[in-house]
Amino acid sequence: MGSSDFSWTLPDHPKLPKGKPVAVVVLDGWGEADADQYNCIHVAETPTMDSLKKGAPEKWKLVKAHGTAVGLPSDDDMGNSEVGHNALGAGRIFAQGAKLVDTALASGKIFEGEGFKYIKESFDQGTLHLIGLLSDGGVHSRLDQLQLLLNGASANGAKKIRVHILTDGRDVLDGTSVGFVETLENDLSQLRAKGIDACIASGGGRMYVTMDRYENDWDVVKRGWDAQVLGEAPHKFQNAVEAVKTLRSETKANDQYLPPFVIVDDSDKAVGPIVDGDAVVTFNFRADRMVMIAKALEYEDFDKFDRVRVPKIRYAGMLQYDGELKLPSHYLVSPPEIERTSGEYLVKNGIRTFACRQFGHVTFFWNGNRSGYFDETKEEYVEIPSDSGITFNVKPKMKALEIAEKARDAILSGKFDQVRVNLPNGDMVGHTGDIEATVVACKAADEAVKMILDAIEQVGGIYLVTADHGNAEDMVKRNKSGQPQLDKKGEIQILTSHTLQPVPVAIGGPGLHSGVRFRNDVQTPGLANVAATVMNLHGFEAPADYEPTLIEVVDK
Ligand SMILES: O=C(O)[C@@H](CO)OP(=O)(O)O
Ligand SMILES: [Mn+2]
Ligand SMILES: [Mn+2]
Repeated sequence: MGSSDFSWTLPDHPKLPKGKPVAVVVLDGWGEADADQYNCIHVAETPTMDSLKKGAPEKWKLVKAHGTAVGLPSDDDMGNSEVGHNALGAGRIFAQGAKLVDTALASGKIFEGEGFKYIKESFDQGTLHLIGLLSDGGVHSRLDQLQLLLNGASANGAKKIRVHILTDGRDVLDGTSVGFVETLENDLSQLRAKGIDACIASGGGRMYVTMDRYENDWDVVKRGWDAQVLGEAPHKFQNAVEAVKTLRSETKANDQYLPPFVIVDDSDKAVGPIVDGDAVVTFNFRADRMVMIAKALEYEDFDKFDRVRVPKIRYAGMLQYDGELKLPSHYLVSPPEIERTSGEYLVKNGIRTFACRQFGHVTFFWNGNRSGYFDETKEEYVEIPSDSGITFNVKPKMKALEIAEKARDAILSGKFDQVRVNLPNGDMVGHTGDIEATVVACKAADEAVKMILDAIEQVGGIYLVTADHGNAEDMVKRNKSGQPQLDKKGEIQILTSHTLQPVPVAIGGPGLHSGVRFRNDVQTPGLANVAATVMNLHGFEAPADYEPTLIEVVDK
């Protein structure tokens, strides 16, 4: 778009009025799937969401929330919070990190870029450390990308490589960590055969080591720092496959929560602490769970935990993880440039916005991976801290009620035009694989929606309820014909990950113009169509390059 024809001013919608408060509710991990015992949303009592569904097809419809509809490489890629909220907030489909990294690796351009040149300066004297999530989940990272990075780095002069693995079990089945470590070990032994000193140096489960987010629990990052940088951990092994197998059976931890370990040599010395002169790459492309480790690795002034020793390193992220903080300052692949998001437009057009978050999904992701406000005089972001130190199945209601109360109060205050929330229960509890707890979680989310819709009813407002991707609606791995797939022991395999299912969008409320209904002429509607829809509900037309609105106004 040329700068001359660009304007922040949104045209008035020809038919829809301004001034109605709009609640935008995003249910996390809430897809639509056939009803059976593994569909926790179906099993749970969810009268509010059930009643919205009765509004189909005019006020309730399904939209795509995975794959190419949200900028992922293929339609085999499940959706996730980052790409889902990016699309919801940006109103356009951007090629996402996963795809940008694929392209840069396929063309080899990644090895010619500034970020790689920067870390390459350490290859002569120092070790290259690669830290990230080891799986093929495709939400935060991908094994095949790590493999290409390993090969490319060694072809470009890296002589000593240490991989610090984080085991998954959240985007992939629990227990698959063993196989991924075996595959990586095999790759590394091939590098060793070529004379490159390459091995795994440390590890731990993603939810317990390193990959915390939104500054929820710095201890998680500290456990990673101790193992990766200092070479210290409560568990020591000479071999990573053995480490993962032993820790799984002896501590009963699953892949997500494996305790930290370091790999040691014959004299019990850690094989890969990070020291002065080394290079470090965090190879996850997804932002939220890399921001905290990036701060620890990059910031000179850092007071979140005692780093004990701060090595002078060259550090690059796979991507830049925070566009506002420009963090990290070096990166291998440029992130998608998600600009002119709906949040920024609406604020510039006078829409006073309240966002309540337990995680930064409806702020950071919504605004295109940008922390902070657009205009502090018109926006208020409230944070409800999450429970830390427990898995979410222990308290499946999480903070749904508190979030709903904050949203309700914001709606009733009359101070805001848009009140935006994310209700994480279906997703966060769904990831634990605990079916009973997930049913409780879905009920709690439904009750929270009711509280918000009741407030909208009171003030004569409008609501739009949707979700960012599926999870709780399907908790079992299925075969091609859709039946639960049994493992070798004849048992069902619990699905802890997101799904490929579509998600609902529902609109309503007393303030909704009586002629508004969902169009049926939008080709393959997806999450990116929601932003234009919300702009319409505020009485504006969306910018021309936004994905089309889902609604039309008929004369009644
Ligand atoms: O927890 C996370 O990091 C991902 C799964 O890897 O879930 P979501 O995309 O819902 O945040
Ligand atoms: Mn999510
Ligand atoms: Mn999730």
